[in-house]
Amino acid sequence: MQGKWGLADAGFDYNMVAVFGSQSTGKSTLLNRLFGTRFDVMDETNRQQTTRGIWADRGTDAMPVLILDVEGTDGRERGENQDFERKSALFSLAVAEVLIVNMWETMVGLYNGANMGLLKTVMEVNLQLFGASREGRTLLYFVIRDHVSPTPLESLAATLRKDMERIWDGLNKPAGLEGARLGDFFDLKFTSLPHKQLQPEQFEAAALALRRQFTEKASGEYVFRAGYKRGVPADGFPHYAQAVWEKVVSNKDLDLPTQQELLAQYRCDEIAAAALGPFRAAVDAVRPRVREGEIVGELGDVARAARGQALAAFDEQAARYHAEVYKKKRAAFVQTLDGELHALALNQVKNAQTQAADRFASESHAALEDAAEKAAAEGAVSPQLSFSAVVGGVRRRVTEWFGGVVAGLEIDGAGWSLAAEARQLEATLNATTAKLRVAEMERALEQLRKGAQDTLGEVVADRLGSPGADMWPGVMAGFDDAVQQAEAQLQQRMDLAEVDAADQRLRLVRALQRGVWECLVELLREELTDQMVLLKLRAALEDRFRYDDAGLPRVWRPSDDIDAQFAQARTAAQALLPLLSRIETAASHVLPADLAAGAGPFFPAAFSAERSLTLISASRARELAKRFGREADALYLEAKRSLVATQNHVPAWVLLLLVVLGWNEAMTILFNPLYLVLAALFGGTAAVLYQLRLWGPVLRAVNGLLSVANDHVHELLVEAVNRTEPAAAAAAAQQRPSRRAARHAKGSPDEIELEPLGDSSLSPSASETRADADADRSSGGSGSNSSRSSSMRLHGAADAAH
Ligand SMILES: Nc1nc2c(ncn2[C@@H]2O[C@H](COP(=O)(O)OP(=O)(O)OP(=O)(O)O)[C@@H](O)[C@H]2O)c(=O)[nH]1
Repeated sequence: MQGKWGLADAGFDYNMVAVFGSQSTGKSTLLNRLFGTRFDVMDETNRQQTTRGIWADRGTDAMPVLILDVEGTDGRERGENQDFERKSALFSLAVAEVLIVNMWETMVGLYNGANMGLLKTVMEVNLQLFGASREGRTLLYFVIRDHVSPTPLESLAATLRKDMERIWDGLNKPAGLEGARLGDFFDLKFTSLPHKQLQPEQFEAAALALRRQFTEKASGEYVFRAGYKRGVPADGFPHYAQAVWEKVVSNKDLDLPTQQELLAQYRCDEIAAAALGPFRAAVDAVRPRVREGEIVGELGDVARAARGQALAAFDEQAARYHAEVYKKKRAAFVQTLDGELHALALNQVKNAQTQAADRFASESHAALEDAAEKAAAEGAVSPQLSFSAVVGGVRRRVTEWFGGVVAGLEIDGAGWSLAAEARQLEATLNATTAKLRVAEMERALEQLRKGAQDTLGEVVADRLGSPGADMWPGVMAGFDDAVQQAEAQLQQRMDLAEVDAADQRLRLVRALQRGVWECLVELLREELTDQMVLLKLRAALEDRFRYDDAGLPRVWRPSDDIDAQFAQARTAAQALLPLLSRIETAASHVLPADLAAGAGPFFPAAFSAERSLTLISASRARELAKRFGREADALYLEAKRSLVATQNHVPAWVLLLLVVLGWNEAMTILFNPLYLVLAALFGGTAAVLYQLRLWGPVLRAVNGLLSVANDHVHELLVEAVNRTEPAAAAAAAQQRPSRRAARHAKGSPDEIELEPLGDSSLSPSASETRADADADRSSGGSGSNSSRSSSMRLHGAADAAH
């Protein structure tokens, strides 16, 4: 730019022209005519490519134009390789303001001949690479050479314009440029030159006229318009050109294959498709089983055999074609095969994973249950085998089995591995182990809680059986013992289950403590139902009121102060109610000192001490006190009544009156030997019976005799009554026919005789009533009448039975 052409300081005041066209179509010749350049021109006697690559020169006569003479397309020397012509054309299109599209007149209307296919490719890639960032448009200047036919230029131009529009419409436009039109990126201009050899003068004149379009700015035909400028200053052009070239050569869309490559691609695809058939048939035979979740043992063998056969079939035929293409196609084929096999293997591995995880969970659970049962049978608190020994054994078995399944699916040379799935199983088993450990610890907690419940049950029953001042300290001592014992056992169980995390251990200990506490509260509440509380209060009252200090039952005497004794006993019993109403935890060493003030670490934050400690609410306590008061009053009244009963004896004056009034009768008995003997006999017998305490049996025997006699008399009376009844029944039967006759004569249903039902002796009467109903119907009686008479009959029968 600096040394040869002196354009480095031209700034934006320079232009770029490039040429595009088939080889040996006189491009260099034209450029030399237009710009005075000295590009090599083909020697007429040796028809071969003259321009290789891209050459650049500056126009003579101080023309600030840089011209690129580009190697012709469709050259014999390049053969099938169209790589360079695409890249050079794209480069020209990208950097030039004016691209001279050079072609023979005979090429107009041809597709390949006029390089339309190449133009299409180049325009498409140009649009993708530079379309969005394009600064200026490009003038496509079609120069039609050897225009010797009578076809006017306009007609040739119209054909070319149509072709260009069609090419543009068929382009794959990038996103955002779908609606772009040809005119947005290109201007089209057409000219033609006469035949250089046949019409040399006209040719030179036309060339000169064309030259003026590139040199005379004042001319209306001047081609370098401002809209075509790329906006690249002259000194920066080498960098710009280099950047564009790099972008062009790195673009894969231009790397189109040769015929050989195309053939190889086509055949390799065909061969691959043919080899894929038997492969798929073999694989499809086992696929449904795998999909259904079965672990197909022979899957690995089937996959390996099918893959090997498919590859051998492919290699045998495809290896004969273009080596590069074959290599690529083989890699793609292997990928297809392995992709399908991988999916199937993955499916099987997933199935195995699920089965392994399930087996691990169920077998571990069963093994842990067995260990716990064995320990329980042996009377041990915790199992002999540690958690990890039990679970680890199962895990080893399951992992080995899974490893076997995975190993069976490995295929040499396949580009995939199942290591990730093996790791996934590890993660699943770890999670299951953690769950089992939690379940194991929950089981341990439940077991220890139950143990504590048994211990506490005895303590509570014992201590609350005799409520008193030492009741709560006793209960708390029992609670402390239970907690400490359970805690020690829990530590042991945690060691066996390998619960190592300190916070987890602490959480379990807290859960146990809370469990034992809840157990205690539950037992206390069970022990303090309304009935139980009343029983305890009553027992306390009776202990003091009915029994003396020595524990002997009291017999109240008139001299005793029942009221004072009762008041004292009742007060003492009532004092138990507040004591029983609330748990006193002060004596406990395990619980926080002041539980009511705050739960401390022993209980969760949401723990309500007030609710947990209160066993009998204030309202319930009031109700119980009322009920107890009523029961106590009954006891008091009973005591009072017993005192009245002991005070009731026969007054002396009554005895005196008896002696005075009965004196004569007593003398009579004393002085009459018969009466005396009888009196002595009865008196003696009564005395003996009294002495022998036989009054009770004697009275029962007398009662028994009386009842037997009563039954017997009743039977006799019933028999007598039954004997008199048949005579009355016969008399009634005699009267019945005459009455029935009378009724028929009157035709009135109101006079029906009502007979008893439910006895075999009554059946004749029933048949008679049926006969009567028939008679009613035959005599023309209405249906309603007959039904009324039947219902009345039944009613009468019921009455009679009654
Ligand atoms: N018939 C005819 N022949 C021409 C014309 N212009 C040039 N030629 C001849 O065509 C031959 C090729 O000319 P070049 O200018 O070397 O063609 P080119 O397109 O630059 O060739 P490459 O650079 O090899 O692609 C030469 O022998 C020219 O004399 C023309 O307008 N008509």
